[in-house]
Amino acid sequence: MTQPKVLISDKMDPTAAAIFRDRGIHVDEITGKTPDELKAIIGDYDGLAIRSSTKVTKEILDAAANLKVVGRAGIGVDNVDIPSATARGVVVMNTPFGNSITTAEHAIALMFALARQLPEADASTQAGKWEKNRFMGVEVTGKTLGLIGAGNIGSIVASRALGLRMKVVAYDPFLTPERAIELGIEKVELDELLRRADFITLHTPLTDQTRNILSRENLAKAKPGVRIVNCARGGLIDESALKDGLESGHIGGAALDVFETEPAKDSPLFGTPNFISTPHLGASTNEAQVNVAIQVAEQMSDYLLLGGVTNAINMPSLSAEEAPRLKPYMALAEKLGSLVGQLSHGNIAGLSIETEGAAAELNMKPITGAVLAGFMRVHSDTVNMVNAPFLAKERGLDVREVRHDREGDYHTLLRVTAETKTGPRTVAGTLFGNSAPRLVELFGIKVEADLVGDMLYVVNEDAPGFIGRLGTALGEAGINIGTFHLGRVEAGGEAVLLLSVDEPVNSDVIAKVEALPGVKLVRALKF
Ligand SMILES: NC(=O)c1ccc[n+]([C@@H]2O[C@H](COP(=O)([O-])OP(=O)(O)OC[C@H]3O[C@@H](n4cnc5c(N)ncnc54)[C@H](O)[C@@H]3O)[C@@H](O)[C@H]2O)c1
Ligand SMILES: O=C(O)[C@H](O)COP(=O)(O)O
Repeated sequence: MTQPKVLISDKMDPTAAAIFRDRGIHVDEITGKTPDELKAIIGDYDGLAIRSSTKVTKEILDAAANLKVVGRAGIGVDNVDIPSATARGVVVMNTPFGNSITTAEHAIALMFALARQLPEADASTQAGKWEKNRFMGVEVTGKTLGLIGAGNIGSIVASRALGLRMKVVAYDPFLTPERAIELGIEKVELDELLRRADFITLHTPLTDQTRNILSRENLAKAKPGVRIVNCARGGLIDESALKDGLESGHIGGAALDVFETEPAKDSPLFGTPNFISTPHLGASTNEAQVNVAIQVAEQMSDYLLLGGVTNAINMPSLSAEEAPRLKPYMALAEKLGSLVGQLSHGNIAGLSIETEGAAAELNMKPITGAVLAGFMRVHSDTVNMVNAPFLAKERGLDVREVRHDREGDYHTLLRVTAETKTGPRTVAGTLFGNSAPRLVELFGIKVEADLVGDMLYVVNEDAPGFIGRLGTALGEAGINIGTFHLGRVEAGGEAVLLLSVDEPVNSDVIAKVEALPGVKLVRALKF
């Protein structure tokens, strides 16, 4: 295996680079590049480690010929074009918990800053004004905090706010009543939250549903004097309506850590009364940065070196411990998927993937991903385990997974059945010595073959002399046979031959074999 290369393109705690080096990965730290500069160098790298500054656009991904993984040292992945990454087979992972406490603490800090006008009081005092009567604050004790979004960060904010003796109400369509009880908060609809909350804090991702959630209309519904904190994402609040609300006094204060356009260097909000801002500092503590740096470097190294997948946005998880055990199964799965794909002429409406014996105890998602990758790679070189399930869905392929507790003839078995217009067609394989993939069933006929390199698949009428004629035809074409596998249902019936050959079989040779008496079908295969 060649040494993988990772680029760290945003400012990151040095622990990340140290971990990559310790694990034998070459790492370059090149920050502050323009998109064109990044495009020019990204082709060299297998991994890209980022925070929120680097924009991983389709253009960058298109230039990233070797890229296998993008690791976000943080939570939000809105700076990564996930559909394009998935289409290119690039895993995108984040570190969903490493900076949550720190960000929740920043939200609480901003809430207090608003309640006591700390930035203005500080500026005035340091200007020698001593304006004791100007800065009249509010207590937070007994006030109602409205959380929009009660996920990881929202629930930490809730626990801190409850500790401050606030009442917490939350609007989050995915918050279950049980979880709300567990958190000690009240689940409400957005209108009720707006009506009741003295402070509002936002903790949702930016999606089509959350964009502009605090719109002009919703801000108008808020309780007069409400104070608003946003440490989640710019775009959740209508910034121009917020400015109008602050100027009219309907909104008592607003603290933004995040802006619609970042870096926000000339926001119209600057200078508005009771407005406080920080430059996207939510995750900026030593503790959080060390946490996310360690997590992202370990996760990316696990993927590049062992195939382990943790916290991926576009792929199911596969622990670094499971990965070595699953590796031979994934090789078998890919070969079976490829065999079905090469022999199916694209007429397949669905695939059923079954595991039996030891295989039935394994995490099936990566096995399914590998079957689909093998199946679809026949039509596209860029398919891999990451994008295969998405492409299968896009093509309307019906994929079923079945686990059988029973053990059959083999201690472990993987079976792939293609639903074709003429009925189901099944191939099955096992692992010899728990590591070597072997085909053991081909469309109802028992065979035993290693699917490797160039192969020739022949269906013929079982009759004396056929094998000799086939050998002669291949010999005359200068094709050496490596291995020879034969199977049949009954003597004199239909037989299949699977040959490994030392060089690819071209269409002229295929035509010659097709012309041999008793031959029904010939296909050149490649594994
Ligand atoms: N300022 C910073 O530096 C900083 C740091 C860390 C995270 N963040 C951002 O904070 C946000 C929240 O992070 P998290 O870790 O809590 O995420 P999370 O996924 O754990 O929680 C998000 C919550 O939002 C809820 N939600 C989704 N759609 C909603 C909708 N339409 N209305 C109401 N609620 C909805 C979800 O159900 C979920 O509970 C993310 O956008 C993240 O990028 C910012
Ligand atoms: O989503 C996140 O994790 C935060 O926005 C932090 O972003 P940062 O890593 O650029 O500070």
